Amino acid sequence: MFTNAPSKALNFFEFPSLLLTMSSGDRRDAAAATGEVKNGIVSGELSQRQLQPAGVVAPNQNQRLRLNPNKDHKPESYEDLQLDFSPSIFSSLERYLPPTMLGANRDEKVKFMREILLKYLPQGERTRALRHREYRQKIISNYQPLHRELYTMHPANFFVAPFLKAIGDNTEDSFRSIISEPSPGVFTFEMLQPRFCELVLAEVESFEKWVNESNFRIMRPNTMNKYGAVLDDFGLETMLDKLMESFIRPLSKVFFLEVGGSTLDSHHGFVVEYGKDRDVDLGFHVDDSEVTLNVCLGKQFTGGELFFRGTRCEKHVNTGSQAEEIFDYSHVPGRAVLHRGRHRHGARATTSGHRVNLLLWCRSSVFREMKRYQKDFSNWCGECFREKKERQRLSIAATKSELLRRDAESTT
Ligand SMILES: O=C(O)CCC(=O)C(=O)O
Ligand SMILES: [Fe+2]
Repeated sequence: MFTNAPSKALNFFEFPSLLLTMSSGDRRDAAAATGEVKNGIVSGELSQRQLQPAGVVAPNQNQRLRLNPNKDHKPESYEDLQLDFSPSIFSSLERYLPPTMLGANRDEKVKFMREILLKYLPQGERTRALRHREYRQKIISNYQPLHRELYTMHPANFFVAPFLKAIGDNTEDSFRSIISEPSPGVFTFEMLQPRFCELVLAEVESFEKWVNESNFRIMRPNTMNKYGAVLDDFGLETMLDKLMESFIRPLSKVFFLEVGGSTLDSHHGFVVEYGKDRDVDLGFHVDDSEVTLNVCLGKQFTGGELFFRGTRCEKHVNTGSQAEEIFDYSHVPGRAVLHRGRHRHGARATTSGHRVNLLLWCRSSVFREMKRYQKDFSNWCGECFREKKERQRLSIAATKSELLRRDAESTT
């Protein structure tokens, strides 16, 4: 059993101390650590690190952040910049800037804040973060997008009408009216318009053509796919963040509350590709996510079914499956599957044609932090649940036999 992880986890940083000072909506990449990658397997646990206390001094500048935010200051938007931390972290941190910095131009503020943020990362990760930033910048400044309309969220152009209506109504009933749950914890629904799927396919093809022509070496989406591309790396991060916040988080709040569904705050967005000259199948694994959105974009193919085998915590990840946990799903273009990241799954061989799927691994830094202090995950791990039920059964049986024994004693 593998944990499928980003091939190089450069943009997701462990950042617990800052996490305590930020509003929940802003706890993004900073705290979504992905664990250590060893031979393609991720340890999954956030490691404890010594972090500097709040009030750090930025390198070469003797200016301290304010202890309390300036609530009257309206922060700038950093959404249009390709940064190694989420734009909203910059907007959030801006209120803590020393008064002399508040009037500085945006570039100066970004530089100041980046230096502070980078101080929270250990040296190895800092170097990797810088390299990833350079990598992204190289792509963004050289790759000319084919369909610019994909790079900002246009719900009416992206999604099918029933999906939009259900999200707009924002009730469990409205969600259930468009969603089916063919197996516990696996939700499927019509989501993307065919034209949107075509545009994304064309954009990915155009990006790959540019990669080949320019001999650019790209990072693959994760440790298990040799093909595919990270959408966040070539400019789609902001759009995908909106997708998570406005469309996936409302659903996850209802269906995956117990794994941080209401606090999803960072994502890893990519496409996987299967078929001739591409990946064939995908081994049994869990995702490095709390909630995974997997939507088929096309094209024409046979095979490629997803197989599910129940949700497990780290301790139980290799335990057997119960009959009711075994489920196969056949992809249909435009149709989404939503499941917990810890729901064990894999993809069967795509036997003909070309299959491309869009994946959005959604993470909750709050959930990851809380998980460190818990041992019993019976509210979402099938095996913890089974063990708990068994303990209860044994305890009831023991109580019953004790009562019977006392009863027998009193009647003799
Ligand atoms: O090929 C698929 O549909 C599954 C992809 C997947 O599970 C993943 O990338 O984590
Ligand atoms: Fe997966």
